[in-house]
Amino acid sequence: MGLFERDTEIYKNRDALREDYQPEELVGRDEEIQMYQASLQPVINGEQPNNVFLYGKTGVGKTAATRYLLSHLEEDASQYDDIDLHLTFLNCDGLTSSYQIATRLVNELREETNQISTTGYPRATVYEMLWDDLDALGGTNLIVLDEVDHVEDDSILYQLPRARANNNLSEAKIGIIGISNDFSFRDDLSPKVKSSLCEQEIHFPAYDAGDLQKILEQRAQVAFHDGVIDDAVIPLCAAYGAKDAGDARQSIDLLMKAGDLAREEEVTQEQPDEIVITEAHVEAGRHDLERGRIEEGINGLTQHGHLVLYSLLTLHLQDETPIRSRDVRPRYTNFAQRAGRDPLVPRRMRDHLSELAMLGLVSVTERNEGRRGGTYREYTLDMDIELILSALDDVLEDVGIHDSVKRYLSDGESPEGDTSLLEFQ
Ligand SMILES: Nc1ncnc2c1ncn2[C@@H]1O[C@H](COP(=O)(O)OP(=O)(O)OP(=O)(O)O)[C@@H](O)[C@H]1O
Repeated sequence: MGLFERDTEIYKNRDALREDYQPEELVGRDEEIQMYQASLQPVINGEQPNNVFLYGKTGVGKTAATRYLLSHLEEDASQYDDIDLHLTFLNCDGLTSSYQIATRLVNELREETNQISTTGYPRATVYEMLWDDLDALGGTNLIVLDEVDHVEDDSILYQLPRARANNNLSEAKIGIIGISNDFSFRDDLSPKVKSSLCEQEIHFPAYDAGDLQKILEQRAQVAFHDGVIDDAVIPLCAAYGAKDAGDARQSIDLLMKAGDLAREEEVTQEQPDEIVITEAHVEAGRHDLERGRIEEGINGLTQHGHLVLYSLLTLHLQDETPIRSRDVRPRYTNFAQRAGRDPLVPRRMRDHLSELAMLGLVSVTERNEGRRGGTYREYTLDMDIELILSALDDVLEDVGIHDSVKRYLSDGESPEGDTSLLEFQ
């Protein structure tokens, strides 16, 4: 028997759970697809396409809807001799300037043997090349700029949609599809960019548990053999997905993780019984994924980020949360000094709390100080304590183990109602 043997007991097609899989139908997105399709209809009519801007949180189907509609559009456009459609997909992750986007577009449009250097030209020259290349290609050009919020200057976002209006293009028709999961990006666009780039805006809301369940059922049918999934598994993955962020990617990942854990058990058994993916696999899978996500998030923070998180964690264990930033400060200052670092000014410390909130480690509540006061924010820990502690190894070593953590570890739970000022031992 070889070291590797093909196992086919659980998965029929595991790749159907991977990110790059394109489902044949998109579930629960009828309204958005309808609007999107209407915006692309001018292409088939041989008219100038609309510029479309899609926004919504991560994992809500923006890219999947785009791939789905554009592949249909490409197929349907090929039926018409007078339509010459060119599609260009560009993910802007890692491309922060208009210059970089423009050079990448030029190279996407050119043959391998005719590529330009990505540095060294004046920006206006690269734009000229882009207009010349587009006009030489002619026809209708749809350019998808996924994760467009990575672009830090407006220039290309203004120039591309207006290229015809500004007489930079005479032959080619052009339509831009911008995709973003950063709501502030859209709000912060200058009015002139907004009016050209966002001709048609389509918002993709987060999925609820019912939507996610349908998406998972559709995927599971392709990915798994019949009868290997316990009935409770898909509703549970969907419920977790809806609770987390309404993100289809996370729910699909969780289902795959549960499948993988079940498969590992199967592989280690000599005589596999009936193989079933159970709720226990989902729970274990969620724990594994969460651990990975937390470790990744925490590893990416600076030491001050770690100190702020550790401060909040100890305050949480003392039942002091939700807590204002100014009340976290004495603990943070103490920890920073113990770690031999100069504490940051209050504003910078607050920035770290906001970053922790963005990572989903901390949740924030806006509060009102009464009729004459302003609003203020309160922070609370929003993540499994043991997971955070295990990712904070280094800082625990620098600062020492706070008494509240010692108690937590020996009791296995937070001491409720204990507000005494605990000290290090
Ligand atoms: N309505 C749906 N039906 C079937 N699968 C879906 C649906 N929505 C999303 N998915 C799947 O969920 C995963 C994430 O979707 P997608 O990449 O489109 O999200 P997104 O909104 O573009 O997220 P991001 O902003 O992070 O790029 C993909 O595997 C996609 O196929």
